[in-house]
Amino acid sequence: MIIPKPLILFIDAYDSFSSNIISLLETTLACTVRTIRIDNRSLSTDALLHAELRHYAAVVCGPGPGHPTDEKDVGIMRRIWRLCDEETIPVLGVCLGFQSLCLEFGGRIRRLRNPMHGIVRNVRHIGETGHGKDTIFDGLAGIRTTLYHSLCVDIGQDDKPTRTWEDSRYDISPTAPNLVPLAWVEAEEGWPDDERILVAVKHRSKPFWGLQYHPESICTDVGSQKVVRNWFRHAQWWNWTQRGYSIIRRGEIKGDIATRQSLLSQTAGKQDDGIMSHGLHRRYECGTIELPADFSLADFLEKQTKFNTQNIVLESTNSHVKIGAPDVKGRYSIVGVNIDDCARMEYTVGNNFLLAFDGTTDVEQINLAPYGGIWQFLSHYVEKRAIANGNSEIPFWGGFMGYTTYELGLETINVDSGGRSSSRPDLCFAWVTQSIVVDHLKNLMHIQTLEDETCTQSKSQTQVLLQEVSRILNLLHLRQKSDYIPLRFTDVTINRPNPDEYEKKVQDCQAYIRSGDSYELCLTDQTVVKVPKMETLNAVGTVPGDLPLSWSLYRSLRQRQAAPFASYLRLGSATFISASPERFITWDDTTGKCSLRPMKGTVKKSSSVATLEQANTHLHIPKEEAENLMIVDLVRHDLHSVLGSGNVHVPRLMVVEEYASVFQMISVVEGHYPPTVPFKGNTNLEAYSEEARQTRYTGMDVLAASLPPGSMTGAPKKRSCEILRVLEGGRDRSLYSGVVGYMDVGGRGDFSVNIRCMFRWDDEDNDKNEVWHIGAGGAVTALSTPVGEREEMITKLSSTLGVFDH
Ligand SMILES: C=C(O[C@@H]1C=C(C(=O)O)C=C[C@H]1O)C(=O)O
Ligand SMILES: NC(=O)CC[C@H](N)C(=O)O
Repeated sequence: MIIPKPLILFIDAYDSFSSNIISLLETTLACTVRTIRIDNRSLSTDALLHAELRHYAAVVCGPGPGHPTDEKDVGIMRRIWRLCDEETIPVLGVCLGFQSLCLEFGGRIRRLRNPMHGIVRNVRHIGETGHGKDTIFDGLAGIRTTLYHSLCVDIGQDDKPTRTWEDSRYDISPTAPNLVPLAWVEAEEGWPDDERILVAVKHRSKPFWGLQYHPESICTDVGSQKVVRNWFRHAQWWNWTQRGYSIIRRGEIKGDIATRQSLLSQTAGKQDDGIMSHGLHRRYECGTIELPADFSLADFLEKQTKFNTQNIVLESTNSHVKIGAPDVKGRYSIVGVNIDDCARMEYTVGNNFLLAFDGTTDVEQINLAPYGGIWQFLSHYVEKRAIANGNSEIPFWGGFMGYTTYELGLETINVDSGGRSSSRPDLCFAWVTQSIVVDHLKNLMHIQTLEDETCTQSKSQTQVLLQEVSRILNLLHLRQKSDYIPLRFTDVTINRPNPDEYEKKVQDCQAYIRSGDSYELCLTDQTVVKVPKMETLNAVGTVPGDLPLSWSLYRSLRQRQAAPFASYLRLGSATFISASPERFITWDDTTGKCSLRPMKGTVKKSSSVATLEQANTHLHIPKEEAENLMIVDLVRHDLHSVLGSGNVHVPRLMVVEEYASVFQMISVVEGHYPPTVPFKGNTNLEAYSEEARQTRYTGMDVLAASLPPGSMTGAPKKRSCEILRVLEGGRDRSLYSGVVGYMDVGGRGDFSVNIRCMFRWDDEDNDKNEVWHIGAGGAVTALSTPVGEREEMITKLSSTLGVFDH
């Protein structure tokens, strides 16, 4: 007989670390976790709550934004502490959950003198004394733990004089007679204030425990897992000896499975008609040409590409520069060819339909309801066109290329970006069937096409394209080389953020952080540049002939800022130019691996910070490390919520890298999922049974669950985005803070975070001007200074704005 694992109910207060705690529980304990949100209505009466809890061995009340005295922030948690004796169940409160427990039993909640977010500190606990036996700290040496809190529990610790503190710290306080203090954090050298922070308690008689620190953080000692194991042992012991009833092992429960349902499982059995069934391009062809040593992709594109139409260029402009990390030292550039003829999908937040342009003049409006949403539709579309027999040397064989905006991400986390006046697309992907991929390492150009299997034309598209490319390469070879001189403008209008107002907003962010509503906020602002249209342009530099102004701007930007994720996009009504150093996500379904690369911690190159060593000294300080750590933990959560417990790792933590004008600190977070296996003797990947599709995750699931990029939001993501929307005046960030990249027919994807970039919309031009937007910002924490943040924003802005403003 298989004995089912005990169930733990996790009460989720909309935090960005919840899934990390669930992973910690499921990997250290033999248990299964179900979750419920603090405001879940299905447990609205006591009878419903009791009936639900009867299935569980224990409850974990999680962390979250806000204040434990606020009903909205803790919801169901409070009802758990108040259960009558017969219904009582063992509980572990973490952070907000801990504060809620202490508040219920006599602790007072006050603000910390210095909020502690992403700060790693030593914990002194009762296990180190002779009284630790039979507590959750039994058998533990000192531990280092991560703190994420602005509020703390006051049980009168500050009233104790220093001379008695050492001996009395674990005594029960008369103000909270039911709480047994188990652990404390004290100030470390270098910290401004010596504060006694209570970080663990147990209820004197009820089976309730709490931890103020975050046992699941990547920077908390693994040794602290023992605390969780001890807790569950105590909890189970209590269940066996004191629980008023036997735990029910069968029947329906309201708690949700801790991972999201896969996108593909939701499209099972869908009728495929219209654009979904058109153009099943599956015949793959590839031709390769050796490139001359002095090959310039930009020069080539000026001859090869029809501009002023749709274009997609994802370029690695740092492949020949000495600096840059090997894993993003862009080896490949990818160009979509004849985008005008491609199918294109556009979706705007709030709509329940998608517009599909089929490459002619026809537009199909697709109802998304039967699919369940935009991402379900897109993953189904790719699945139907998946192939397994492309050239294995090439990362992209054909497929979707395009962008999503920041607001698309907001929609996925239920943050309202209401009150928008335009219906510009928030997601736009072209289905690219002809592509050029340049391998900068081997100096090769691959020409690829995906054609209809039914196509009978004698000369393949690949051959046509190969001939054209060879002709242009010859032409370029014969041509006299001349250096590209970036345009210098004489009459642009630049509307920059007001630095004083920006500083004020940094202070506002810090007020939200002090009140416990956020741990970190990535504040940004926008600069608007009006540039005369090409016809009236007054500029000096290489006159770009009949090429659009946007292309000249791109050339100028790429020359100034070598970057692994440069891009030039003209897609629908948007134009986008970027020199992004930040990869968001890359994945490969055939190996079942995805990797995210959050960047946090920025220092401008200067005479005092000129080398990597100096940058390391500058960035490895608590403020910068805390910023980075918080986003690493947030990204781990995003991944765990799709890929499940134990499937997320951090192979690189806080490594400083050099870029054109700044040094950046990055971390790498990896996720693992079952690889997609091609069927034997079949070049297609799609022949999965319906049953297998239920549990088939792809990189697109991870992408959809991780937007907007955590490095652009702060933590916890939802509350922080709500706050930022207000502080940023309800203005759309649009393409800035969104992502650009591809998802291909071979099951691979690669997206960069849209920073160090600029964009414009066709409908914003007037007769004379083009209107360009440039976003810039940085993460604000309790340790930030308003003037420091202002300088950081200006540094980042200038790296892009320099294109107009030499
Ligand atoms: C917000 C920007 O950058 C983000 C913020 C960073 C930081 O706070 O250090 C670093 C890289 C980006 O994730 C920007 O470039 O505008
Ligand atoms: N991480 C948390 O749960 C934080 C709890 C609370 N909002 C605080 O800031 O103290």
